[in-house]
Amino acid sequence: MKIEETPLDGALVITPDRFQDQRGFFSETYVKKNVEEALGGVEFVQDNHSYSKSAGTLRGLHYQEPPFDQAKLVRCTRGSIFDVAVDFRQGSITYGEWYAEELSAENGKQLFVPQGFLHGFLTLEDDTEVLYKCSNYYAPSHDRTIAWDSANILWPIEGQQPIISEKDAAAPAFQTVDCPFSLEACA
Ligand SMILES: Cc1cn([C@H]2C[C@H](O)[C@@H](COP(=O)(O)OP(=O)(O)O[C@H]3O[C@@H](C)C(=O)[C@@H](O)[C@H]3O)O2)c(=O)[nH]c1=O
Repeated sequence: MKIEETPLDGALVITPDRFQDQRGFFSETYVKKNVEEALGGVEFVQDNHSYSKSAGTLRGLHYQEPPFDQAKLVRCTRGSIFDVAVDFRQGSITYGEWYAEELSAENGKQLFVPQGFLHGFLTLEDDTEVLYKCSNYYAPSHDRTIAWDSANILWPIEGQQPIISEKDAAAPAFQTVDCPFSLEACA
């Protein structure tokens, strides 16, 4: 397993080993004792699975307000995505900056999105499935979205409009939202 830092403090790219043989491969996708130190002792309580029919589907940018804020460990098991984390921790030197990693069924990479970050992804292929672990339960009353095109992210969509949900289409711009996270509270 490889654990790599990103320019955003706490956000990590994890690449589990794959054991290939004539049948295919075997991979341990999450082993708590191997990653818990790197992930700051986070405890996951919910696993999510989403399927997107079409390439060019964009989900995000999402977060839950405290006390239901979530860290996420994201991977793609079919197709591929451009997966994005945005630092939304007031007081962080990388506040407002984003990092993207291509996650695919083929590369098996995972992106760890810490508490205090926004998360979103764009599907790069039809029939894409994404699985992710969350460190807090879904709390609809605290679920928030920020406009995908308001955080200077260079989405690889070449001027096309992505397919998004009604909720995401009505999202406020990054600059207009009061940040509920502080660096200290997320440490
Ligand atoms: C996120 C979530 C949604 N739902 C329901 C609410 C709604 O009826 C339906 C679809 O929800 P959404 O439109 O919010 O799904 P989606 O746009 O896929 O939301 C997800 O996007 C990615 C980027 C994330 O980071 C996730 O945390 C989550 O916010 O599923 C749950 O029951 N539990 C959950 O944990």
